[in-house]
Amino acid sequence: MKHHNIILTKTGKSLKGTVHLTGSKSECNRALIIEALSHGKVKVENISDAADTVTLASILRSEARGQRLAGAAAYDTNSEIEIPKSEINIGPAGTAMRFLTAYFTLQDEEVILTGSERMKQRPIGVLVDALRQLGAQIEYVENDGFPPIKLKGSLVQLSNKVSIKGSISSQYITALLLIAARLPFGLELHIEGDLTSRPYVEMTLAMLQSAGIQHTWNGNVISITQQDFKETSLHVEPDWSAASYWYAIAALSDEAELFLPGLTQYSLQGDSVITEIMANFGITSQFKDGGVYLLKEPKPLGRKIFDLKECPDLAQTVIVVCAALGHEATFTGLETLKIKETDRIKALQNELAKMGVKLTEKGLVYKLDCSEKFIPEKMFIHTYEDHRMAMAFAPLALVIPELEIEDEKVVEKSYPAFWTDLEKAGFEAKVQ
Ligand SMILES: O=C(O)C1=C[C@@H](OP(=O)(O)O)[C@@H](O)[C@H](O)C1
Ligand SMILES: C=C(OP(=O)(O)O)C(=O)O
Repeated sequence: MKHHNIILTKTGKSLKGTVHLTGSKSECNRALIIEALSHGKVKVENISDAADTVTLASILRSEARGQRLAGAAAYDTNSEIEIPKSEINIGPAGTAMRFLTAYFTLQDEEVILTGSERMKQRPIGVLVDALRQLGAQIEYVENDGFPPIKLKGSLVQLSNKVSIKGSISSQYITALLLIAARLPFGLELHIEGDLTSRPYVEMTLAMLQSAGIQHTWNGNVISITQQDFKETSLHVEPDWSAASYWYAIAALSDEAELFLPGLTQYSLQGDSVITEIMANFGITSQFKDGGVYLLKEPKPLGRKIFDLKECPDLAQTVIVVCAALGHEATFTGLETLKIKETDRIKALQNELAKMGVKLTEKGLVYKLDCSEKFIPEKMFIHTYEDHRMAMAFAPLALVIPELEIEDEKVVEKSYPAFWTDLEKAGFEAKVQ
């Protein structure tokens, strides 16, 4: 398929306006699984138009209507390929892949879950092993430990105790917690070792609680007994990871006054920590009028050490801002970046090199070296089928006269209106 690129330019470095962000993909994807498991008792409000969420909703809601979607139809509506009715293709959606793996162990049918080529390289063995400990029957269709997988459904519970490694992805833990109350004997989840992306687990438990499901969390053990969901609505907040690109834009502008409606100070989303991170780059966040105002104030640059273990999706945003400002910061907590939509470490290294910036890796510590940094007249950004590569590098249009970003559609995964929102804020985004 031919890609169209975006040529992004911006004259002047002053920004003013209101940006209405779509709903959080993380909150929505949890809410949709909860809705499906509650048999409609729980409703989702402010559903996101992120492609990952649209895909998940179409799979779950067609399930609820008893209409199994043909696999590719769920992801690629133009596909004319004959696909067995029992194969579901979730494209590049990591959370959808992991959450559906757990979800289908409870359904009375056999399905094959597959995804994009990259999805077939993103590990799922830790979750499959945990589900097998519970009694699920799951087989690998191609490579052990990776999608596609065949789920035999109708789990007969053998045990309620499961041990799971916490350092690879918190999505495995969320997937198990989401189905826990529907297991006949509940779940006692023992998290082994370090827990990565902890706020996402807290988000899961908070949303389950809003849907009537109680839990206990003592030390490294989370327990949920068999329980019923209550009738309620889950309201989804706008996406804080999407907001991070506006913070980055404000940080690279001379003057900025932006309003992001719907965002709250005490968010379930760990990425709301962007307010604290960007305070180091002169951005003040003021919560009022039902949203957040971003104000740019001239201030010396702050902190030089960032641990991003709890907010891995902010890594590209923050690293690109530091590179653009020549702020030679040190980063930790980036271990999981290599297994996301692309190897985000390599992708960052390749693209930052085009402006003379190095991201060096020493053990678990990453350092930016800006000693040979320069600002090119033109720069082409490869996006590696990763939405966050496109959105994290886009703010560079404020410092680089002509920025070309590969594949305009890549942003659809989480933020389809990204380019039109940039245009509304005074950027020119030409499709090439
Ligand atoms: O649970 C979630 O909604 C997510 C958890 C995080 O993944 P990891 O736990 O794999 O870091 C994050 O990177 C991803 O975008 C969304
Ligand atoms: C890692 C991400 O998503 P997922 O794992 O759901 O594909 C992301 O949105 O940055």
